[in-house]
Amino acid sequence: MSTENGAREENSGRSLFETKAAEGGSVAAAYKVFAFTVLVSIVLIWLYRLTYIPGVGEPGRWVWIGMFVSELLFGFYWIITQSARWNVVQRIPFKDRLSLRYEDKLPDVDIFICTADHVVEPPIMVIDTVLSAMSYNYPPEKLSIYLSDDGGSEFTFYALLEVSDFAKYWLPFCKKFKLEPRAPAVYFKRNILDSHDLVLAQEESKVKKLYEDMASRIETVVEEGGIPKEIKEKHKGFSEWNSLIARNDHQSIVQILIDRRNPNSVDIDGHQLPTLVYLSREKRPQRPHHFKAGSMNALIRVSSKISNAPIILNLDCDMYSNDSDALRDSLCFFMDEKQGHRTSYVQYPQRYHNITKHDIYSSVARVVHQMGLVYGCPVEDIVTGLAIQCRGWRPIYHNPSRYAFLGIAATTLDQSLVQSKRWSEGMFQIFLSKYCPFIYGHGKIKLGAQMGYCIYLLWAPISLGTLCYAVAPSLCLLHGIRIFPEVSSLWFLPFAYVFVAKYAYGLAEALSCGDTLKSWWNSQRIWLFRRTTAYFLAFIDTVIRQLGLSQTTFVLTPKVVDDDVMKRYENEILEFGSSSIMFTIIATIALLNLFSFLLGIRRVVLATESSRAFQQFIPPIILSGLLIMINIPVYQALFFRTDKGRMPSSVLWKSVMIVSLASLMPIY
Ligand SMILES: O=c1ccn([C@@H]2O[C@H](COP(=O)(O)OP(=O)(O)O[C@H]3O[C@H](CO)[C@@H](O)[C@H](O)[C@H]3O)[C@@H](O)[C@H]2O)c(=O)[nH]1
Ligand SMILES: [Mn+2]
Repeated sequence: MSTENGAREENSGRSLFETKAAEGGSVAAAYKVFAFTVLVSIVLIWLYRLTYIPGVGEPGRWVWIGMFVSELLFGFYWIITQSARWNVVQRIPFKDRLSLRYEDKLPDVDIFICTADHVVEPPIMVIDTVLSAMSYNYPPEKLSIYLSDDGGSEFTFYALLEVSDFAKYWLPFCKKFKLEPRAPAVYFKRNILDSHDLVLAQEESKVKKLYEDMASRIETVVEEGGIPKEIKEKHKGFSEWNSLIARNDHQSIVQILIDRRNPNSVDIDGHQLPTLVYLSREKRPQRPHHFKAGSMNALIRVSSKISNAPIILNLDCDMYSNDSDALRDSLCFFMDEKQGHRTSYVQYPQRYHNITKHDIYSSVARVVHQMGLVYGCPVEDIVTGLAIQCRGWRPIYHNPSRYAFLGIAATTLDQSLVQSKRWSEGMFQIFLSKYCPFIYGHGKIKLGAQMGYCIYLLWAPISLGTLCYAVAPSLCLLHGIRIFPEVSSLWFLPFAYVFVAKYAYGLAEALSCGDTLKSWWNSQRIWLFRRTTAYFLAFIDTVIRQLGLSQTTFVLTPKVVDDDVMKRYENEILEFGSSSIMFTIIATIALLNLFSFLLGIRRVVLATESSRAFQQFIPPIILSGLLIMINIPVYQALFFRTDKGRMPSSVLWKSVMIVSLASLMPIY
């Protein structure tokens, strides 16, 4: 007793978390010098464009202006991105200090999990997340888990009912052996029985059997497309699903499956279980439901009547907890005596568990995951985060080395691009709305933070520059129009320097974060694809919406694909397979560059003029050459592959047509 008190005393003066600079002073200073040299080169490029602009009536004047605008966009965007590199800090929570000081005063925590469709988000995956949340290393009597089902599916409800039973075995098992991760499907897939520990092995095979039985019951029910009568009789909740219920038209359904106030809510060891609630908010066809943000707000209203915890954790249904101490880590940021009262939310980077070795769709790129509730935008999380921060509360970005949550990344190119489109569209909407960080945040948050938000919000418009760079130089090469300085000219230097510096730095940064060379290369390809398709179309759609011609939608990211597709994903083969406008754009750019590269080489080989004249073709040839290298998988998909994931021939014909038309058109 006295030693414990002593420890508490000694401990109480120390902070629950520490903030420190991510890199040493000299590294940071060296970066600033480097950034300055890049900035100077960018300005020189602008100067070149202004000095040598072709006169009125001269060929290529408009393309020149297009290139200039692109370089202005890139340049300003680069300046904005510096905000994320200037003062990088790292935060370290001390959960042992938290336990020492506050173990008996830990706050209640409500965990919100969102799901929206039992086909795209199968119940068996959803309950994995639910179980991982229920088994946090946290006093169960202080924990409530709410599942919001926007699909209003009785299958999801049934799966949750099964969870309320299985949890009685799963929770004590996890806690007894301190297992990680506590999502059963993931755990059983990963861990081969450990023969050293006989007790564990024995219990594991028992629990595993229970899990498999439950999983097969759920799968059977889903496959058969209906809940059998004898199951329906087990719980009064099923009576909510009468024949009149439709996905978009039903009353609100709230079912408390485990109630911590009930003394019988215990696991097989007699320990309390956390509260478990199913919610499907009311929906009516004529009323907008605001997607996930609407669902989160319904969760707040319902939970306030049941557990009303001061702390809320939000998870997507595919985002299981990978660290049972993550709640405690987060609490350090809220409960610290000096700074905790200013903390509004803690956000974790979005991580995925199904990433292939070289991350072919470059999924690891999205930065933050947080909770959010501002309506009218498919990226409710970002806009709400901004709104909270502008009210003076501080968000904490926490990126622990053991990932706190793992979700499912897109496994086909189409999925990945559709998701990118939703994000970039939503984010550009924010930029154009009253929430534009430069206006809304003006005087409320630091300029660096305003710029930091804009790194994401400007993805859509920046795509115009990339599209111009991927198309214009190759068209000019075809027509023999000069668009870059000759390689022997001094003006060529800033172009070369910015290009090399940017990519060398990007590569070094990727490698230092533990990426492979190949995953960096893959990410360059995906960035090209995203910018020329998803972000570009997002830009167009946002403009159309701004004119009042269409409405916001939310296309769910599918979490299941068939085995054939999965195999290609695991082998890191790009999945095309369907014809979509995005693939046509990708194929067109790839073919255009191939075509102009070959003609460009011919121009150089046949050059009889003075050496200076052909020099002007070298930069666009290099550019096309790089684009060809990055597009190698596209040519394979167009011409050589025979599997179902190849480019459909309709895409090939469409892009050949567009390339021919484009190369015949005069250049202004
Ligand atoms: O009408 C809806 C639509 C979606 N969701 C849920 O929202 C989550 C995210 O949807 P998903 O299709 O998985 O999109 P992602 O792009 O993977 O999600 C990221 O991007 C979203 C914003 O676009 C954020 O809301 C998410 O937290 C973030 O993980 C899922 O749990 C869905 O069930 C709903 O509850 N209701
Ligand atoms: Mn998701």
